[in-house]
Amino acid sequence: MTGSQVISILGVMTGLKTLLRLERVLCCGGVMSQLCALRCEAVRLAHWRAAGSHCLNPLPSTVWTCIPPTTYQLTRFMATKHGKSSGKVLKPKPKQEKQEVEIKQRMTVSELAQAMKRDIDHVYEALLNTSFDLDSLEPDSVLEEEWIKEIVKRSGMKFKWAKLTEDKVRENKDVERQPPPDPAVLVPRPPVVTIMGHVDHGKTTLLDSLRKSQVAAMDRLTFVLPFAVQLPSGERITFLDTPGHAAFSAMRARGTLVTDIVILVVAADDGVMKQTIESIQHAKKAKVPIIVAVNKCDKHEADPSRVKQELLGHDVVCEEFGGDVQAIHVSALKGDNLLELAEATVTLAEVLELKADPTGQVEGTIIESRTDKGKGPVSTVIVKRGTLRKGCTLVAGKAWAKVRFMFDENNQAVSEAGPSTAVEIVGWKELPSAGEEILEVVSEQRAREVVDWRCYVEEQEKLKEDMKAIEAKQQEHEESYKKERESMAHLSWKQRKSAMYRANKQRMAFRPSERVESQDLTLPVIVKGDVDGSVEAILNILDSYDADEQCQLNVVHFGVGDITENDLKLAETFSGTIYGFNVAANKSVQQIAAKKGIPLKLHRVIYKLIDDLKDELSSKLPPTLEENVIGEASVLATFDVTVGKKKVPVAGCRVQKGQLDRKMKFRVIRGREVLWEGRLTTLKHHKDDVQTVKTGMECGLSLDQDVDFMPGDEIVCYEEAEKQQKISWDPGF
Ligand SMILES: Nc1nc2c(ncn2[C@@H]2O[C@H](COP(=O)(O)OP(=O)(O)OP(=O)(O)O)[C@@H](O)[C@H]2O)c(=O)[nH]1
Repeated sequence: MTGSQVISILGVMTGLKTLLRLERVLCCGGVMSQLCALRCEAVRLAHWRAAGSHCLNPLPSTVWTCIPPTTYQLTRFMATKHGKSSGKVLKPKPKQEKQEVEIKQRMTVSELAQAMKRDIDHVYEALLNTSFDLDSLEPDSVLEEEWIKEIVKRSGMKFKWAKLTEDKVRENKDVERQPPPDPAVLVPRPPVVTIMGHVDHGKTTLLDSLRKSQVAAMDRLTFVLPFAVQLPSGERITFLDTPGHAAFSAMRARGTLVTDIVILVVAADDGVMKQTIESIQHAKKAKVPIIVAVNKCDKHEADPSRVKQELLGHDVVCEEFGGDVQAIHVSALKGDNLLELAEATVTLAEVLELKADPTGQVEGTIIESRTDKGKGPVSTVIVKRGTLRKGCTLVAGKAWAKVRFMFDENNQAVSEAGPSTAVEIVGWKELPSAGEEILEVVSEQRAREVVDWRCYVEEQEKLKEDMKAIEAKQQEHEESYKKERESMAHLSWKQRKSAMYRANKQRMAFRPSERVESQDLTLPVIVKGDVDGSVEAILNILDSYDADEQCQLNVVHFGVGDITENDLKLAETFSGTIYGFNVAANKSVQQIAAKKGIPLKLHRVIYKLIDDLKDELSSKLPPTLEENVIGEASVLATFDVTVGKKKVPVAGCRVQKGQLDRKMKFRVIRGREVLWEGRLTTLKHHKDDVQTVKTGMECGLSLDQDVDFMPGDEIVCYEEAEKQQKISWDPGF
């Protein structure tokens, strides 16, 4: 048997890809020409198959089980070549419904073959005569959507998308809020009050005076810590402390969700400001009534009437203007009138008839959560319904807890917390997010079930979003692919392939340089904060970043807790910087960071962290060239001097301003046109070569390029200095 016979039989038996491989191995002389013939044959065969045959399984002896008349000639050609004939009468096959193939994203070659009920070679063959690089194709290679569709089409089949079957199968295991309680079981509950207002209007001082503690002196931007105040009459008020900084507006918005009453602090010496208005809007949106605390009334320049007048413009109508908003004049600093403020709050609470059911399953809200070194994940919660006790099983978002300990605002362990009470809970398996709703469940197993379900739902949502994004991307891709193919329609497949190769090569060559450039102008950052709220606040600020055209800011990771080695790994991978707010980095982390040169920046004040980030962004920018004019001269006369055989034009000038310095750069200007820029070759005063010529002096100069000077031309001498650019991003503080 000759080599070509062996190959031809193998080619038909083992499939085209094997043939292509053999072809490479036996790529010599006579065998090659026979191989070419055989390849043509296989290609024609593949063409025929692609044209719509439904019986693609050749028998080893090249006898075909059923052959449509359109391929009759081909069959004859093959039969003659191998000296055999099937001897069967060929009948036209009735037209059949196209076979349907269920496809999905990212199918592999063997998966597609299986879905088509064909062997793998069929996929290879269908890709013949396309721009697809067959050499790199393996059975487990993932095919792009466009190719999956092309293969199905070329096989004379039609596709339909496979469904995500899991959707219907899983049963909803979520936990629901209980129905509204029976009014008969309701008992009065203390009001939950949020203090809001513009920066520096005295919120913290007011809270501290109410709490009679001295925490005001500390930077308390970190987390919301509710506390209860008891009036001499016995009534209680739960206060939520929400920092007034703009960065915390999201947290404030959340604060209003659990709030019954907002105390709006307005400094009597400053009046209604931006965040006063924002606070009013939050309260109105949440339909929470307001009490105005006109603060700093002890100050000379205090003008409480002006404050109330200004509030009118924002639909806050105080009682003296006929409205129902109580305004109490206080001095948070001196503690004046605070009892009146508390009493006004209790009065309003009575009007609101605040009641809750202290029995039944617990419902509440996470106000803040953080990781405590000793206690692990800890959250501050406000109970809205039921009575929280040690041992309760709670679910909040995708986190669950078996309550191990509870602490009040003085860090004292408590055993139960009823409606409107704020407590710190220890016992979470994961850190819940601030703002999440807490619901009690009957058992740990039920909690796990709920969390599992919620994770599943989130995954599904994400999957849907991903699919949408993938589809959009694919459509875009398909369109450009179509265009590419249209522009190559007149070319042979070889020409087409080499054109595509050239295009790819160009693209590949372009990428590294692009990458280098974008690497320089991207700042990857990792943000860590002590609590959920501070990380959110920082991310909210970063959301306002709008200087991408100067340098891209890329948050590669964020989270709650101290800096870990994992953060370092991420920073190292992305060449990024770690920013920590109110978190620590232990010695080993610091040492690794220092050793690997990973920037690790820890701050305790948010605006300082942002300033630091701005500086780092600015440092990434290339310096700009700034021009300083050193002197100006005007051309009075022109003449040529002979240097060797060459005539060199010379300008006779007078220095009008500053001085001309030979070392510096020069420019010749005529009218508004710049004729030349460059260096001088000579600068002479009378007959002497000089370095500088000062104002009022005359000189002769020639340039490094011939310019036809004219009297009246201006000569400008300047120096270029590099100037560090500043990032244009302004986060507003
Ligand atoms: N004279 C006077 N000063 C006050 C009064 N209340 C607060 N201050 C001062 O105003 C400044 C700001 O007070 P804070 O309580 O920190 O104001 P804040 O609204 O909590 O500020 P942020 O937390 O930054 O939003 C401090 O210097 C206080 O001492 C007051 O009733 N009278």
